[in-house]
Amino acid sequence: MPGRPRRHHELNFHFSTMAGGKTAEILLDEYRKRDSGWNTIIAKPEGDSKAGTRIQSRIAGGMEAPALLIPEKGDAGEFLRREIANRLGASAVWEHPWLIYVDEAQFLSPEQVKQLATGVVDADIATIEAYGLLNDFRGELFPGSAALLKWADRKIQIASACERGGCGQVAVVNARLVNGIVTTEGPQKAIDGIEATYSALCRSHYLSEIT
Ligand SMILES: Nc1ncnc2c1ncn2[C@@H]1O[C@H](COP(=O)(O)OP(=O)(O)O)[C@@H](O)[C@H]1O
Ligand SMILES: Cc1cn([C@H]2C[C@H](O)[C@@H](COP(=O)(O)O)O2)c(=O)[nH]c1=O
Repeated sequence: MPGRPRRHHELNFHFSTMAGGKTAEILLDEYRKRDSGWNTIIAKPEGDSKAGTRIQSRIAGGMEAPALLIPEKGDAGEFLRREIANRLGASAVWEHPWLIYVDEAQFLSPEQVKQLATGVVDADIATIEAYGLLNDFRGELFPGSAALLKWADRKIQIASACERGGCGQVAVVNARLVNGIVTTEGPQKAIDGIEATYSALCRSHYLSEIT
């Protein structure tokens, strides 16, 4: 894409347990950046079926915004480069920097994370702020999150409290509940509110509730 100024772009990974305020932060930050002249895109992996083609926070009864779906197959970097080229054809300008937010980034594959790092950030196209979970309901890293820990320029924790009443410890595991009981059985992916329910728990509560 000729004619654009060179910038120093970054890939940043913001992580928290569930309901840590990740989507809320994207919505607030994207509004501020767009308002001050940045070209912004909100995207998420198409594997996240919650809220369809939108991202949705629990805050304020479901604050939300439209999101571009990153296809499961194909080169994620090329997909976003093409999207920016299309938007440049319409109204956007290179003088204003590009910023891409990716929500639910734990559902990216490791290959997609690398494609975004090399094909978008290192290609001087845009900064990417990826938001997601570190670990699944068993406490294991999601493969996409492991790749983000490997490749991201900055790793930023959004700490949140254990959901058990009065606990106050930092939540470290997203426990999956079946009939209110913590389970360690099942597939890694199960969408909240559709296929499963979850509680963000501190280490002690998680370990004491595993059956
Ligand atoms: N600015 C805020 N005002 C009120 N609640 C907030 C704020 N930021 C985060 N929260 C908390 O975060 C939750 C929203 O989480 P959400 O954006 O859905 O998180 P995530 O995307 O990490 O799952 C709310 O339920 C609330 O407890
Ligand atoms: C722990 C865990 C979570 N998921 C799913 C459940 C939700 O749909 C998303 C996380 O959403 P949030 O915006 O961070 O609340 O991930 C999963 O599929 N598997 C898991 O182990």
